[in-house]
Amino acid sequence: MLTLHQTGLTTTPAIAPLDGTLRPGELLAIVGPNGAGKSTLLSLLSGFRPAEQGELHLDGKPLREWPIAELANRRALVAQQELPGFDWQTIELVSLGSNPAKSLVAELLDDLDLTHLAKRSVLSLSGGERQRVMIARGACQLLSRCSPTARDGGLLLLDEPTSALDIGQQQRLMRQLRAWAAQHRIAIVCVLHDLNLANTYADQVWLLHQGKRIDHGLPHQVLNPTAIAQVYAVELQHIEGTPHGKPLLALSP
Ligand SMILES: Nc1ncnc2c1ncn2[C@@H]1O[C@H](COP(=O)(O)OP(=O)(O)OP(=O)(O)O)[C@@H](O)[C@H]1O
Repeated sequence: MLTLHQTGLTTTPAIAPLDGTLRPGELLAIVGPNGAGKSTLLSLLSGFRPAEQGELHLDGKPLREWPIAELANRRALVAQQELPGFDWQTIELVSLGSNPAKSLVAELLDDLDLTHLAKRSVLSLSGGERQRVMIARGACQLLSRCSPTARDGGLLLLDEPTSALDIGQQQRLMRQLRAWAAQHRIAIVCVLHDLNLANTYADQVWLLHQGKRIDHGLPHQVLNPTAIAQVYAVELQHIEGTPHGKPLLALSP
């Protein structure tokens, strides 16, 4: 469980203090325009930028008090457009640093439609394939390093995980994230530009603007067309009557 008590950053790029809770099994989407502070907030939640205001707890303990090795068992960050530093094979890169069971790696490759690329050099992969490899690696870090009980409470942070994926892979990934969250009780935070993905798959949404969280709550409440049109300076159409009951936001021509 991740808990924020007036947590913030005062030095540039700053994040205004915010409260919040993310429980095991939940998926939080962070949305907002370019430059709103989403990646900065993700580095705060991951501990790469220590909180300069308030408190940030992971599983009941301040994040900064977790020993590095234990923290690596409990939280993984997949940054935007991460590049592999070396010419690994896919299967090697997914396993790197976490010494996972072969069965777990096989499962993760299958989960992200990477099995056929297991022996390929990651430098030869397309952008979307490579993005799925980096996500599999982040999941492997969390799921391999501890017993199933210690997994409870793990935190997976993903910066724009769908940015290079086609719509089929976007759906597969978002469904897979929900499945990992439910099955392994991990909490997942995704920075998303696609508001319809946030609306469809997230349990809660935080809307950022100019380094401040200006709204948070259930997706359909936060992603209302009036607020979104204003914050993003965009003209929108709101499409009701979808089969899953969640309205879609579309750009006006
Ligand atoms: N080291 C830095 N020094 C000064 N300003 C910075 C620094 N790093 C980021 N910024 C600025 O802080 C703001 C927030 O950046 P951040 O990367 O968190 O935005 P974002 O919401 O993730 O944007 P995007 O959607 O474009 O990825 C931006 O205006 C950015 O230019």
